[in-house]
Amino acid sequence: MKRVEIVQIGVGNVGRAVARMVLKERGNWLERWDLDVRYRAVADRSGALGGEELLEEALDLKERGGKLAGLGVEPLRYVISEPPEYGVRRVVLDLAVNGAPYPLDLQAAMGGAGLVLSNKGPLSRSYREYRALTASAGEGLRYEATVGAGLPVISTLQSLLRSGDDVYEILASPSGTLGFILSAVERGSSFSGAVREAVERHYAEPDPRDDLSGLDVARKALILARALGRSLEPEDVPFESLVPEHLVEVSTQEFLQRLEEADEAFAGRVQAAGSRGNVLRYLARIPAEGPVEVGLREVPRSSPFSRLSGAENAFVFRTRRYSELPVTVTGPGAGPECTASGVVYDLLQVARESFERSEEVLKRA
Ligand SMILES: NC(=O)C1=CN([C@@H]2O[C@H](COP(=O)(O)OP(=O)(O)OC[C@H]3O[C@@H](n4cnc5c(N)ncnc54)[C@H](O)[C@@H]3O)[C@@H](O)[C@H]2O)C=CC1
Ligand SMILES: N[C@@H](CC=O)C(=O)O
Repeated sequence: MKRVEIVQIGVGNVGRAVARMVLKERGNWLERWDLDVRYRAVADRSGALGGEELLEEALDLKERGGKLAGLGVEPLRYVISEPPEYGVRRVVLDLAVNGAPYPLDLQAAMGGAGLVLSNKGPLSRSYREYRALTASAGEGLRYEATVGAGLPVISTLQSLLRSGDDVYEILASPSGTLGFILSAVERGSSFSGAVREAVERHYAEPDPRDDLSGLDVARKALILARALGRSLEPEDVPFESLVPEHLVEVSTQEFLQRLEEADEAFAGRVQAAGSRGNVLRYLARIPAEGPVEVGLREVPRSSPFSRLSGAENAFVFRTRRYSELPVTVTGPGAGPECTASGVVYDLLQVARESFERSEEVLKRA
C-alpha cells in the first residue's frame, strides 16, 4: 500500500471543500491505485490540529467561524519540521491566503514533501523567492488552482511548452469576482449588490478589495508569466484599481458596509461603455516578451471576452502552432468546489508521481 499524509494549511472555503472531497473520495483511490491518503494535520492561523480524530468537528467549527485552537493545536512549524514515518509521502496543501506560509512551504519542499497550492502568495513574491521554492520542490510542485481555479490553465501552458511549441502570448479574463460583478452590473444589478453576492458565493478573496484592486489578477498574470519562463518581479506587473480612493484605507467590514457609495460611479462607467456598443472586462495580457498588461478594458460585443458571464474565466493561448485559431480554455474560474477539484487532482498527481519516481530509482539500482 502507498501511504500519503496531507498537511493542509488553510481551512477556509477552499480548504473545507478540499478536506470534504478527500474524505469522500479516498476510498476510491485506495481501491483504484492502492493509495492510502490520510490527514496528518490541518492548520489555520491559530495552529495545527493533528490527526483525523477531530477533523470533521474542525471543519464544522471553521464553518461557524471558530479557531482550531479551540480543539487543541500545536505550532504548524513543529509538524513541518518532523519528517513523516518511513515510507509515507507527505504532501503539503497551501490553501491559505497571501505569502505568510512561504517559509513553511519552502521548508517542507526542501524536506522532500510535495507541495500543492491554491494560494497565489508563495508564487508571487520576489523572483529570487520564486526560484528558491520552485527549485526546491521540483516535480513535486503543482499549482493549477492558483489560476482559473479548477480549469486546466497551467497544465495547458506546460503541455504546449513541453511539446516544443512557442507561446507568443496569453490573453485572459482571469478573475471570477470581477467577471461576476461586471456582467451583473451590465444586466442592471447594483455594484454593491454584485460585490456582496460574489462574497456570499465565496468567489472573492477574504478582502474583496484584493480582487477589485486588480492585485489578484496581477498575481495570476505574474504566475503565468513566470510559468512562461519570464523572470519578472511583482512590480513589473502594474495593475489598475477599481476601489474608490476614499474606501482604500477602511477596514474590510466598513468597506462592505459602505459599498453603496460606489454604485453610481460604477454603473456610470458600465453604461458609458454600453452606449458605445462595448462592455467592460478586467483583462490580462501576458506576452512572451515586453510588458505584461493588467487592467479594465472596453471590449466590443463581438469579442469572446464580452460573452463571459458570472464567474466565467477565459484564457487564450496564441502560439506558433496555434496562431490563426488559438487554444482557448474557458469555464468557471472561482468557487470552492471548482477550486477543490483542481487541488485534489494536483494532490493525486503529486502523490502518484512521487511513488512512480521511487519505483524507477529502485528498478535502476
Ligand atoms: N475561492 C476561490 O474561488 C479561489 C480561491 N483561491 C485561493 O485559495 C486560497 C483560499 O481561498 P478561500 O478558501 O476562498 O479563502 P478563505 O479566506 O475562506 O480561507 C483562507 C484560510 O486561510 C487561513 N490562513 C490565512 N493565513 C494563514 C496562515 N499563515 N497559516 C494558516 N492559515 C492561514 C485563514 O484563517 C482562512 O481560514 C486563497 O489564496 C485564494 O486566493 C484560488 C482559486 C479560487
Ligand atoms: N478571488 C479569485 C478566486 C480565484 O482565484 C477570483 O475571483 O478569481
